[in-house]
Amino acid sequence: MTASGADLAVIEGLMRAVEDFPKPGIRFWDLTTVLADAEGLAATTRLLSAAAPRAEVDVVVGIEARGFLLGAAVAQALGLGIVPVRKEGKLPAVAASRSYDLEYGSATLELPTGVLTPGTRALLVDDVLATGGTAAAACELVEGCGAHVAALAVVLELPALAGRERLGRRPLHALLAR
Ligand SMILES: O=P(O)(O)OC[C@H]1O[C@H](OP(=O)(O)OP(=O)(O)O)[C@H](O)[C@@H]1O
Ligand SMILES: Nc1ncnc2[nH]cnc12
Repeated sequence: MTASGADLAVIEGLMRAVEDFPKPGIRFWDLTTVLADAEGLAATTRLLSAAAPRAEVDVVVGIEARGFLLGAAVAQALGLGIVPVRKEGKLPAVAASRSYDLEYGSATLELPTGVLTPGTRALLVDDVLATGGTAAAACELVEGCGAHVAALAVVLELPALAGRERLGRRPLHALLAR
């Protein structure tokens, strides 16, 4: 088995599905058991970081809330800083907002002022890509201030929900699909 194959096996062995959360009919993929495990966090960080050769990315953007945990680990591994894209009402200084729908509701994301400048190359990090509403909104916020989405890295893609199609030509790196 390759090193990355071994890392994937660690992640697959630790993640779990929870039925009917947060609503009936939703199979929720829970990565808390991956992140709570030292090997699980290390394997996830290695594989997500591989989505971005250092020379092609200037900053990591983490999407609230699970993308904060993963994004900070990836930023540290790549020697970069991290910018949080937050849910509505959490940031003291907001550059722009975007509302969107996701698998089990709707929400608004906000980008802080003064942290992304035109031309900055960003690696966006989150745990799950489902409908792609969250990721598309985050990409639009980043691009709205002139920065560039170098890639989006997620642990898990749910292909049945076609989130990849919402991203257009932006590069997506998904470690696993379910
Ligand atoms: O592709 P989508 O259909 O948009 O769904 C994916 C998003 O849903 C989850 O976040 P959630 O909004 O539940 O927020 P949380 O991380 O704050 O719990 C997940 O962490 C992604 O950000
Ligand atoms: N089924 C799911 N599991 C985990 N996170 C999600 N975000 C949106 N849909 C999800």
